[in-house]
Amino acid sequence: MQYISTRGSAPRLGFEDVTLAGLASDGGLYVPESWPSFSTAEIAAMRGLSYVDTAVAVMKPFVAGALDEAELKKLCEAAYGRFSHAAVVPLKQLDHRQWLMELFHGPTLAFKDVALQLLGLLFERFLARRDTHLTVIGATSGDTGSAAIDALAGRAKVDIFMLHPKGRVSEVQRRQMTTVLAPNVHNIAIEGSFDDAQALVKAMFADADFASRFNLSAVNSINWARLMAQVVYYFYAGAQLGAPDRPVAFSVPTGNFGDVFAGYVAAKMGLPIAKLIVATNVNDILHRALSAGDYSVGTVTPTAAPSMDIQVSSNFERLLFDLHGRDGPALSASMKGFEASRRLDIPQAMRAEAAALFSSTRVDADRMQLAMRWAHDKAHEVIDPHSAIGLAAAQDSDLDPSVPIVTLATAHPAKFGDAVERATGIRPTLPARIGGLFERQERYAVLPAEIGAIEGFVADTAAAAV
Ligand SMILES: Cc1ncc(COP(=O)(O)O)c(C=O)c1O
Ligand SMILES: N[C@@H](CCOP(=O)(O)O)C(=O)O
Repeated sequence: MQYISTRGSAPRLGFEDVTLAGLASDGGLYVPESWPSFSTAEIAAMRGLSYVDTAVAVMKPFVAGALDEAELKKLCEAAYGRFSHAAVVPLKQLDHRQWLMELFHGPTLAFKDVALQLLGLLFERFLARRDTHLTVIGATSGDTGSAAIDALAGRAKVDIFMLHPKGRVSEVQRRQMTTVLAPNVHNIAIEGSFDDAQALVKAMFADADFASRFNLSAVNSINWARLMAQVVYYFYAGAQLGAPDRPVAFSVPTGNFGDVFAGYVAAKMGLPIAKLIVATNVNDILHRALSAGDYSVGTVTPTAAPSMDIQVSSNFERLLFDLHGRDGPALSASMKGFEASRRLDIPQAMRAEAAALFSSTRVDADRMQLAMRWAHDKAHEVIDPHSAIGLAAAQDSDLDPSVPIVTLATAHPAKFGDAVERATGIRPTLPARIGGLFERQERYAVLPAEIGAIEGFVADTAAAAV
């Protein structure tokens, strides 16, 4: 399998190089040269498979040329062996048509573990073959950070620098990152928003001297391998609910458009998906873009679902690439215009094409709380604010009532204990494996959201390590 950049001018790469590169050298994102697809018989054969076997079946075409089936299976067994539920991502029925897929049984209690546990092992495997040191740079609104740190802490040949917006992640989220004291882990709280942090990461990649001097790589969903691993659970849920004979819809709490883009990939690969519901909080750029063509950046409003307090959604570029007929130079021009003016108008024809698969809903704080209460009172489930945004959008959808809707439950409720308690009166407890979080020492730097300050910190840290 070969991969191409959405901006058309970076070199075509195989899976191993794409994984280690993270972002393409022309500023674009890597995507497979063509979408692999499964026949209905192949999808039917996924019914009853374990999560690991589903993962191997779904990811095999993407890793071709870099890993054989036995190697892939070994990595999946190691990654998903660390999940605390035997089903890895269990599916729960809430009422006659609403389902919840719990993606938070990994080591750091959010869906990010599904991809990052595997990505950590992929880095290790690929670096073992090379005499190279990798500097991983990431931005987090709360969950990617701890999942990436858990996956990379203590690994040889890798340092990780993780930027989070100071004071805008929950205390549990911050402590999950900053109490990891492994010498290769470096947390930075920046004076700004997640969008500022993400822009700084991209600026470091765009600084060609810096990027090659430190051999930068990415753990955010700009890295293709992240999305590849997330495609698996759409097939896993779909097969359990009757695919390929019955279409299924998914409601996806959305910020950086990575998780829902993985659903788009599953649809491209042949999974019958009736609709992908893009559920946003009041930071609603994606809802405006999909419903009215208005992809313009507003100011970020802090909410009770802080991991989704995002305006610039990196992976939207991957969808725009397909909507531009995979014309890299045309998309590159559009994205440069967007970067300069902070707005992009999505033409009606592209919106109509997207609407065949995507719908979108903006969920405000009151509606989110109502969904949390409904889940607790009617379905006896305590859910987190992000998952509640997905559930609210699923409940408000006007889809054919015979279609089951799976809401992706993206985080454990205990990560957002205050918000859950406000809505339901219940204070969820952290699983024992996270215990002691509040007693442990924290270590992090606080820096302004300026490229010079961050690059200087990375360079000084690297020099001190020599
Ligand atoms: C708990 C949670 N839910 C939903 C999202 C949104 O996912 P995505 O950025 O893939 O759209 C995030 C952050 O990415 C998150 O941490
Ligand atoms: N919500 C995310 C934001 C970064 O998203 P990613 O999927 O691109 O890593 C977070 O928790 O950090």
